[in-house]
Amino acid sequence: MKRQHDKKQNPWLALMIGNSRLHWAKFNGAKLVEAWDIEHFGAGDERLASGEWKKIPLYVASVVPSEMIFWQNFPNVKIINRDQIPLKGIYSSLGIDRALAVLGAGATSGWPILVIDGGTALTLTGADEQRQLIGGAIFPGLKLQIKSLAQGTAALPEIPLPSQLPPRWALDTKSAIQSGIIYTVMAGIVNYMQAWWREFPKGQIVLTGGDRTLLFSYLESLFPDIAKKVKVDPHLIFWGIRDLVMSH
Ligand SMILES: Nc1ncnc2c1ncn2[C@@H]1O[C@H](COP(=O)(O)OP(=O)(O)OP(=O)(O)O)[C@@H](O)[C@H]1O
Ligand SMILES: CC(C)(CO)[C@@H](O)C(=O)NCCC(=O)O
Ligand SMILES: [K+]
Repeated sequence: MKRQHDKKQNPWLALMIGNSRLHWAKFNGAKLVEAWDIEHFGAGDERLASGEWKKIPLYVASVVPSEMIFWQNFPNVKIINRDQIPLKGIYSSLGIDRALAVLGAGATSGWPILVIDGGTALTLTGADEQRQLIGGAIFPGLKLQIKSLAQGTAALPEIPLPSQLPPRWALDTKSAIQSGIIYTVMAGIVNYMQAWWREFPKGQIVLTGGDRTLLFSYLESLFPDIAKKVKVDPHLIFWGIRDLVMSH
């Protein structure tokens, strides 16, 4: 990527196309001035229609290949792909969101780093001090688990996620679904965290993604000592994009 802005304060935009939403950020140089999410649909953000925004460099990364086709033809767009990410051992189908989040987390919290991204899919992605990808895991996110139960059964409704940890032993359907999903997800995540710290005792762990706040509040209720050692940062992917943009 060629450096487009010699002046440190020049504005630029970042767009991460996720499976549920578009995640936008506006930067002035290294400073993030605004971040927002919008629902998916072709053209994206009406603000881009304004002449001023069309002149600003826009860095786009996507985990939805079909969405990329639209943005490729946009003026001033630079597509971010895997070969630009300075991590070792990346496999050819690794999600660009996972690679960027690990890069951004390492750049802001240090290495080794484990990112837990509570998005449409819940992913864990680790990298060591040499910025070598250790690997990770993918499973359905909280919302997707709820939806799949509702879609695959006759009697189960699509229920909301509680903001606080629900009781474990449920006596109604809604609470039973909440309990089942939340306690198994938290047990699974904590199991990965402990395995991570066994291998990397000084390794950092950062939570991100649309469900980060919920996941963190469940973690605080269930495992307060673990929660103290875990950070929450909504902008890891943007820090990863910033790392690429500013270092070129
Ligand atoms: N306003 C919202 N709209 C949609 N999902 C939301 C919203 N607020 C929180 N969420 C939660 O965010 C999760 C989706 O996360 P996110 O928006 O990071 O997904 P995404 O766009 O697919 O990104 P990623 O590709 O990182 O998974 C869902 O499980 C949902 O519970
Ligand atoms: C797992 C998701 C969907 C998470 O957004 C994305 O990172 C992706 O499409 N990844 C490709 C598969 C992989 O990372 O191994
Ligand atoms: K798919």
